[in-house]
Amino acid sequence: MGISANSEPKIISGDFGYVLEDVPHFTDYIPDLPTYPNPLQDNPSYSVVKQYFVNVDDTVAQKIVVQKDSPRGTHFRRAGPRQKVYFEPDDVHACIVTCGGLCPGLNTVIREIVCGLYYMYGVHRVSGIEGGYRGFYSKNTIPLTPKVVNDIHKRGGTILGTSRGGHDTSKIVDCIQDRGINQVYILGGDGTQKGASMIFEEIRRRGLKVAVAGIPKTIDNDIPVIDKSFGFDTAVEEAQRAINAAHVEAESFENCIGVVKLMGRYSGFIAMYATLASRDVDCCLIPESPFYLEGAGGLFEYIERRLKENGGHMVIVIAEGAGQELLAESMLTVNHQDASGNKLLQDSGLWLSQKIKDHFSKQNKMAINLKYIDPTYMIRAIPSNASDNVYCTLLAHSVIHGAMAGYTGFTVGSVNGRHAYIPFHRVIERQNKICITDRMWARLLSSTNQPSFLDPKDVAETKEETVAQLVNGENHLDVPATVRPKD
Ligand SMILES: Nc1ncnc2c1ncn2[C@@H]1O[C@H](COP(=O)(O)OP(=O)(O)OP(=O)(O)O)[C@@H](O)[C@H]1O
Ligand SMILES: O=P(O)(O)OC[C@H]1O[C@](O)(CO)[C@@H](O)[C@@H]1O
Ligand SMILES: [Mg+2]
Repeated sequence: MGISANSEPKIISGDFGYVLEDVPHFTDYIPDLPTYPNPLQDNPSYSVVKQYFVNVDDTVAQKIVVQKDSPRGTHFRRAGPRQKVYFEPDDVHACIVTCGGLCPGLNTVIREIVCGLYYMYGVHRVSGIEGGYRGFYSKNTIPLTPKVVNDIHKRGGTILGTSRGGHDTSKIVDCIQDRGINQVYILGGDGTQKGASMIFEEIRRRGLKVAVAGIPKTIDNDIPVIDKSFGFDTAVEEAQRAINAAHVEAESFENCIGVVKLMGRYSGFIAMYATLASRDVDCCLIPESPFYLEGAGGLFEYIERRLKENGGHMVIVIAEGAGQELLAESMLTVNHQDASGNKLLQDSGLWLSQKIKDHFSKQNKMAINLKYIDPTYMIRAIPSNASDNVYCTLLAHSVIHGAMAGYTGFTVGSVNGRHAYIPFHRVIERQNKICITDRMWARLLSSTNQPSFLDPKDVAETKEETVAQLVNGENHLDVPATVRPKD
């Protein structure tokens, strides 16, 4: 029997509207594979655990707010150790690669995959792929042992290096095959997970017993389905420092505006959470919420009022993707892309600062001071904080258990607090975005007192879209990739 070009989603239905969006398994395309007892059951550290292994039928619900008559809805396979594994420890040759931008916690995940494989499963061959996807075919691998990775979680960045672009599926799979690699752990954002999905499909097409597993990494928190991405909390915490500096500066000068630019290409999560956490922010601008500068209800009117009411100081947080349509109108924009094909955005923070200065200097309207802080790279180049470190450890353990159990073509993530295996297509088809008709954005508006910049008609339309999504069983407002701002 031939193997079809692309795997079909594995959807299993049960009673009362139960749906399992399952992940691929070796047994889907390789018959008669031997299994082995999980070595974890002989591990003294885990002997205290009451239930060693998760039940193979355990699944995690995507939607947990339900009513009496609601259908049971979408579920994902629960992560965790299985009684039977599909690899003998000595046969495993695992590799780890990091792709895309930096994110706090990358080194922790690398460390915990290496140590988890060593200490839980007795796997001693783990190779690091240097410099992202292109490292598969253009560089030598580095051997990773618990000794090599012992202290790396205390450092920011990734000891393996990373890159954008350079994804060549067949060259990558040739390299995996030539080196005898049979577990591939891929850390990266939406682009990386798309690349991982293509690697999985090619491996499956070639009929190889190679597990391909993704660990979602994105400082923008734009990967759907999962509760949040690792490093996000650390980034928000670090963003506080910049906001605090802007506040101190603004308070110390007359009519002073502190402007802080934070990351967030299409999703303003860092800006929103940093604003909510800080309480010193008077206005937060994100890509999901269009705004305007001039006229009644516009940003300039608000700034003027706020400076007058607030003792002559204010702080504005702007996400890098906010107001890009305004920038396009007022600047000559050239459609530049990075090596991965992501649109290179104009500097929204610099643009906004200049616009504010120009406005207030016009006809000597009001003398203002403006202090612009751009901490974008500082917040993602640091080591992860305590809670992210624990999260990274759990993600690393979950992904190892899945690969050892023969699952492949999946991304690991926490869904409503429980770790689950999510098929690649579910994390690459949409982007997670802030829903501006959601209670969280309303909380932000009420904490900053900024205008919503919204026409009541737009609010009604967005509400209708949100209701439609919630009826379809989505917890977050995930915006389909097809309606993203055009790349
Ligand atoms: N559609 C795609 N198909 C195959 N590979 C892709 C695709 N999009 C991106 N990649 C590859 O994935 C890697 C990372 O992609 P990208 O630079 O977009 O970062 P990312 O993973 O989205 O992370 P982040 O945006 O959080 O920094 C690159 O090597 C790129 O070539
Ligand atoms: O300058 P670089 O390394 O391409 O990264 C910038 C991009 O990376 C991200 O942080 C995503 O990782 C975006 O928010 C940002 O636009
Ligand atoms: Mg991306």
